[in-house]
Amino acid sequence: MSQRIFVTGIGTGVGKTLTSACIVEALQADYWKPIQTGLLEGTDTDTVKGLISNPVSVCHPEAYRLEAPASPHLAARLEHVTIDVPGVVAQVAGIQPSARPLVIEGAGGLMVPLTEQIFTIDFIQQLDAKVIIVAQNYLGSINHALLTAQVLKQRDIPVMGWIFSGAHHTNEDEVIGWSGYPLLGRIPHTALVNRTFVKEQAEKLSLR
Ligand SMILES: Nc1ncnc2c1ncn2[C@@H]1O[C@H](COP(=O)(O)OP(=O)(O)OP(=O)(O)O)[C@@H](O)[C@H]1O
Ligand SMILES: C[C@H](N)[C@H](N)CCCCCC(=O)O
Ligand SMILES: [Mg+2]
Repeated sequence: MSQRIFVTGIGTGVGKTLTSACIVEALQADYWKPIQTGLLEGTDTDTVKGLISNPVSVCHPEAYRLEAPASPHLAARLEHVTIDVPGVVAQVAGIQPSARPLVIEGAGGLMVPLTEQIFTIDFIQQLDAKVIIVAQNYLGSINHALLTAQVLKQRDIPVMGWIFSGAHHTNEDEVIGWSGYPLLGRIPHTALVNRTFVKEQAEKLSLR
């Protein structure tokens, strides 16, 4: 089985999609956002497609596309849909026949429910994926980052490390120190999110 990397965040809107594009570019990986909510905001898959330059990466279609800009279980409930998590897990084998790694992006953070019973963290375990955590610095982010790390440790889920998104801040050293997970890189704030930026940032990540 080629490598599966699940990109989670300490919350929503912390830069997982831009970071995923940089990881995809760095590893010449494929990309999959299995459950997309908030379709009117545009999809993460289209964003990643527009940001990568290498010709080999494949962005796979979502398993669920839900309109409400909400947690997947709530968006699904509004559309009278039940997300079939074992079905989504089974799909991954079908979409990963290549030798390229697969970067899988979640919606929001680890404790986001996918159904009334299943959280994102349960899904990660079923996928047998390694995790990269995207963090951003804001007042309260140490707590969100260390809660994220704690839950991953309790479940014994392999974690590759942290990628920090936005301007550098001393909070990062606290998060790295307390969690014990390594720093894989930083994606600085930019006025222009484009292919050139993603290519430049991809070269600076330490993912191997
Ligand atoms: N380094 C950056 N510089 C400038 N803008 C950024 C940067 N990182 C993220 N953004 C912007 O911040 C917003 C939120 O980021 P993003 O969509 O990557 O969050 P996310 O963690 O993927 O959220 P979701 O849980 O919805 O998937 C986007 O408009 C994105 O373009
Ligand atoms: C629509 C939005 N952009 C995200 N895709 C969904 C994030 C769900 C977060 C749920 C929560 O933690 O309250
Ligand atoms: Mg995203």
